[in-house]
Order: sequence, then structure tokens, then C-alpha cells
Amino acid sequence: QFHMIKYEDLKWDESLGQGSFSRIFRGTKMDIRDGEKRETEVLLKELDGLHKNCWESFFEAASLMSQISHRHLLLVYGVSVFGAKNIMVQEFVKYGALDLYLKRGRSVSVSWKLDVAKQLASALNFLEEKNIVHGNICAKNLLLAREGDPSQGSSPFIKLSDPGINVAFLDKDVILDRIPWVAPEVLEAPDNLTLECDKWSFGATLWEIFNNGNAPLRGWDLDRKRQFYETFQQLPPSQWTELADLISQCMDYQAGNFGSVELCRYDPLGDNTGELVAVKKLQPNKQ
Ligand SMILES: N#Cc1ccc(Nc2nc(N)cc(-n3ccc(CO)n3)n2)cc1
Repeated sequence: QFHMIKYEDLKWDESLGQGSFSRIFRGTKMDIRDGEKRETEVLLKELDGLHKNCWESFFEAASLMSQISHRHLLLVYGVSVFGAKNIMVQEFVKYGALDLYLKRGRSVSVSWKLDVAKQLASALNFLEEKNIVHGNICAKNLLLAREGDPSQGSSPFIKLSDPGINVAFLDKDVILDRIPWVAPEVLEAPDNLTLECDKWSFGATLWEIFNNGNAPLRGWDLDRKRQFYETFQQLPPSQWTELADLISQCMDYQAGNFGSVELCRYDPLGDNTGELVAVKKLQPNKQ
């Protein structure tokens, strides 16, 4: 389902940190193009040994991202297996994860954040059209390919990263710690991910983006996080009512049963300049 890359064609440069189940490195992959050797800068994502049993899920994530292509989906070149090492080879995205970028205190404008929100909405809209569930939407999995420079009028450009290990393979505590990004229904049935789950996570990620990368419920322990869902709590509303409404429509405890909010772009000019709108869709029998 995806391209196998020879281990000897990869070269490791510096470590760029630690994902939850993987270590990431800058590196290069060597391939032959029109008969000559070419080195491409890549991101090497190495699944750590103790999670060896979820390597299929790790690679499933990769194949999901490599079966379809979209401007705001990360390009995965392929995978490489060498002994106990499972490596996903991705395009190198210049500025890395959005949550760290925002936390690093880059003060960005509201329109910068709106651009990022629209790009994420269009990536999710695309996945929804293909009926593909991502399952791990959060600012940590948004990668910044272009910073955007307000003085030059250039806007940021993001890519949605792979979802990583499927939530069905994760311990309950790991899933609890993903509150409030993980949809409530996932806690009961982690192997039944639906598009609704991505809509819920989209709401939490919007909250993150407009709160400068600060994690919602930061520092809460697992019991308090569990209670947050058990008592149907909502995140502190943004001062922009439209944003607060959109987030609460996405993070709607009842949505699973009574209908859903569909995020789409009202794009009268058809040139992707349209506004991000949320359309409440009731299920057919409720029209
Ligand atoms: N300092 C710095 C710096 C770090 C990383 C990149 N680039 C990059 N490219 C990718 N394809 C994926 C990632 N990721 C980072 C976290 C995750 C979570 O999955 N991915 N980072 C660029 C600069």
C-alpha cells in the first residue's frame, strides 16, 4: 500500500524531539532521478521499540496519508524497516509542529489564525468527502510549512500530519489524557472512530489555535479530565462569539445522535476565498 524505502538510502541528521510513541529526526533520503543521485531532505519518524506491537497501526497511518494527496495533507514518502526499527519517511516541513511554534511566543494576528483554521477545515472537508477519519486532530499534528509574513501579505501554510498509532491500540489512560481533543464517544468505543470524532477534535484544535497554542485543560489530571466529560462541561468560551459558537457546535455532546455540524466554505467566487461556515445538518429523519 505504500512505498518501501531501503534503510541504506536514509541518512540521520539531528534529533528533533520526541513524539508520544516515536522519535523524530531530520534526515535525507537518497534516490536516483534521471540517472543521477539526488538527496531529499526528509523527516524520519522512528516508532519506539516498546510500541513494536502497534507498528501495523503506525504504518496504517502512513498508508492512509499516502493513498490520497491534498495540499494541506502531509506527504509521506514511504516506510523503512530495518531489524527492530520501523521508520516513517515524511516530507520535511520547515517550521515543525504548530503548538510549539505558537508557544514559542510568535505573536500572530487573528487573520493568521483564521487562515490556519480555514486550511485545517478544508483538509477535514477533503477527508470527509473521502469518508476518511483522521482520529488525532490537534495543534501538535499541524505542521507549519510557511510562516506567512503580514508585512508581505503572505499567509501561513499548514499540513495535517499523520494520525500516529490508532486510538484503538492505546491504553485507556493515554486516551483520557487526550481529553478534550478526543470525542466523548471514543472513550466508550475507541475502535469505532467516525467523522464526528474529527469534528469534535477540530473544535478543541480551534480553541488551541486561538489561545496561542496553550493546551485546553492544561495540567488537569486524568480524573478531572474524565469528570469534564461526565458532567458535560465545555471549554471556556472565546470572546469572539462566532468562534465560541463554532467550537461549541463542534464539541456538542449530543451531535452524535441528533445531527451534526458540517464545516464547509461558503465560497461564492469559487476561488477558496470563501468564509468558513458551520452548517447544522440534521439527520434525514429530522429534516
Ligand atoms: N525545531 C524544529 C523543527 C522540528 C520539526 C520540523 N519538521 C517536521 N516535519 C514533519 N514532517 C513532521 C514534524 N513533526 C514534528 C512533530 C510531529 C508530530 O508528529 N511531526 N516536524 C521542522 C523544524
